[in-house]
Amino acid sequence: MAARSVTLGIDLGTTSVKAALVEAARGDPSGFVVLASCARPARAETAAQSAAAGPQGQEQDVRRIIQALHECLAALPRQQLCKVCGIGVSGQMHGVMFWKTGQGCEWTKAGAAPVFEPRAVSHLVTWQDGRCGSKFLASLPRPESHLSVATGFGCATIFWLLKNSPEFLKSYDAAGTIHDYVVAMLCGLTRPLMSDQNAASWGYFNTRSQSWNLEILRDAGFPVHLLPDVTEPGNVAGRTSQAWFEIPKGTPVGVALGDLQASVYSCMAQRTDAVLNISTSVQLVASMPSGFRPAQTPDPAAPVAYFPYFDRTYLAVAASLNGGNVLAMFVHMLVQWMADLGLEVEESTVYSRMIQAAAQQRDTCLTITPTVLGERHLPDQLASVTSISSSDLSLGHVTRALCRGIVQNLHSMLPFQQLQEWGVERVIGSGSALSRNEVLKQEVQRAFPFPVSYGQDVDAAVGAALVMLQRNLNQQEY
Ligand SMILES: Nc1ncnc2c1ncn2[C@@H]1O[C@H](COP(=O)(O)OP(=O)(O)O)[C@@H](O)[C@H]1O
Ligand SMILES: O=C(CO)[C@@H](O)[C@H](O)[C@H](O)[C@H](O)COP(=O)(O)O
Repeated sequence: MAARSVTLGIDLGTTSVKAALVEAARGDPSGFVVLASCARPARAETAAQSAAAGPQGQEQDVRRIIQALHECLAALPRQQLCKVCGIGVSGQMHGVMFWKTGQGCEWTKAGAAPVFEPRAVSHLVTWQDGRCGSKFLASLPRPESHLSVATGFGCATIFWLLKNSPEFLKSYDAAGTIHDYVVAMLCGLTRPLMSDQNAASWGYFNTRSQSWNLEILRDAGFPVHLLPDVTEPGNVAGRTSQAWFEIPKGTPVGVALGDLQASVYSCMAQRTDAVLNISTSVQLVASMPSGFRPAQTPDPAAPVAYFPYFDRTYLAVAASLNGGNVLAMFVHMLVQWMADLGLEVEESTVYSRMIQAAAQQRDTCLTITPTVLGERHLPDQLASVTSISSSDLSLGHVTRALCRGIVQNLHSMLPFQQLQEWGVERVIGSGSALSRNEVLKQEVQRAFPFPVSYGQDVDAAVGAALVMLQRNLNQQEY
């Protein structure tokens, strides 16, 4: 019986793909153990397919994401993979990709392992995409939803493609997030299925009625046939149509979750916990009481949004677009400057040296507002550096100021005292940009009026596995 209690969780993040094998453990206080986990960089950034997207376009090559996924699976212990009895998938929300029904992938072999390879697919247009400017967004119909629509949201991107690249859209008849695509390919679904968590992240979805704003969208000429069917998170989307690595054919696969909700699921033990996730982006999250319903009018100026969680409950979320990606940009800039100066240095070396330097530099007067990508509620506010004095120019000063700026920016979106008013007593830190950065941890601890503890390194993958373990297989005897 114990042989059937392992679930696989996958998280398709913006920077890396993670996978975790989780087993029920009645003896453990958490009720589960992580048997093995793995993360691989996706390195999937690529030029936009439509030239009209300009430099604001942010796209990823789906083939590289799937390659990283397969590298993760290949690194997991085979004797555990063959025990997997459920697969949970989560990933970067808001983004959209397209494929041709029946031609989205081809099953083949990588060595001895059965794998699927993307075929008739588009790039993934990610949540970081900035092609929908304020003027374009203002031209879109008003959604009948409590969530407003921002650039990088699936429906906004589809509207943009409809206007700027209608021929491109005609080449495909199915769409979803990258994680919806993976679920559809694993199960051989003819129509993609989406959880309300991801549907809400596309815009034009009403979480109360659990339906797309079909009338509004149709009236605006939107290709509504591209909208996936929607089901509750925690439901099974289908079963694997082929053996995948050592995972048997016929294994249940859950409908894909948002990485935000999957991270929270992995570590929020009590309603009085808040979760601070720092990966490519940053989210500060608190759970709302079970009867809570958000106001039905979208407010584009609000820095806190209410995202659907499980069982019709909501999470209050301050989702900043500027997190680990800002540190990554800084590292990339330094590496590029060094190259321009004729010196070669590895990015990983720069990360460890700058974190070390900032750890020695306990304080700084240098102030960095790190909003390089703007924020959804303030799209035109870019980054700035102030209080520059000649004594604060070292790598340590700049790195500390960057880390502090990321945390302060979040505080400006959701003042930490507000969390106290909601009854929060503890903050759980998650995400690898946080777990790998001692200085960011120090700045978090310094800014929050609560104790901060830390979850797993591959949180969303563990959360996705746990949802399958606890919500789907809980009827089973282990
Ligand atoms: N060697 C490193 N040391 C510390 N932080 C790193 C290192 N490499 C990457 N990072 C940080 O991790 C972030 C990506 O985290 P990750 O969890 O992989 O993101 P995602 O879940 O969005 O794919 C980067 O944006 C960067 O800030
Ligand atoms: O933007 C929001 C919510 O609005 C984020 O919470 C959401 O999780 C998105 O998926 C992220 O922006 C991408 O996640 P990650 O790759 O940074 O982990």
